[in-house]
Amino acid sequence: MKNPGPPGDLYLASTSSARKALMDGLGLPYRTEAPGVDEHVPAHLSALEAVAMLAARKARAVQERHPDAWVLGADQLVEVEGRTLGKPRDRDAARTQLQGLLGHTHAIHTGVCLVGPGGHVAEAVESTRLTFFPLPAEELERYLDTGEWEGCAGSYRVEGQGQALLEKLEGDRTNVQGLPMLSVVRLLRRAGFVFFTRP
Ligand SMILES: Nc1nc2c(ncn2[C@H]2C[C@H](O)[C@@H](COP(=O)(O)OP(=O)(O)OP(=O)(O)O)O2)c(=O)[nH]1
Repeated sequence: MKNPGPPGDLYLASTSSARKALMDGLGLPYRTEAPGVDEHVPAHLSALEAVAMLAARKARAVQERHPDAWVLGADQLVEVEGRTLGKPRDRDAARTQLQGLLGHTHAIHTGVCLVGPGGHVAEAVESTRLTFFPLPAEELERYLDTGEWEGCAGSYRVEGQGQALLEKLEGDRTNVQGLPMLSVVRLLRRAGFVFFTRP
């Protein structure tokens, strides 16, 4: 039987275990490859523009190595009171990030870009708003002890113990984990991908 869906392999241009876990849930055959791009963007860009630019940069970098393939790239930033946060470099940076989030509402913006053969380009940026409880310092230290801050923009895992930080969440929960799956499915379906082909 002809392999359903558009010709060409599907790549996730990411080193993120969270993104891989989300893509695994879709059941589509795909490969992962590190994008290996410079993640600096012009300082005047908004968070929404920055994640859109970086998602496209990551997707195109992998597509250059595999011109006949489909490539999905993603990038995420946290925005709180006009400041943007990426992944903390260490525990102290994670503490500082979380101190700015506790008792406040912030937005997680994730850009996704699907590129394919013949110049196909489709993009989306999704935002999820989260409100955290105000917590005492010793509880923050206990959360830092979980180590969930490592590798996460904003220093928390919404699907882990970090859900106990959450007073309110508005929008796509998977968007917080690293991929807005409602948008990802929409981009893939519009590109002709076929689902449920592997029991
Ligand atoms: N498991 C989990 N991961 C999260 C959560 N919030 C953020 N993250 C992760 C997903 C991404 O790996 C990372 C966002 O940083 P980036 O967009 O720069 O991606 P990263 O450099 O990790 O991977 P990539 O550029 O795709 O190779 O934070 C969460 O609530 N749960």
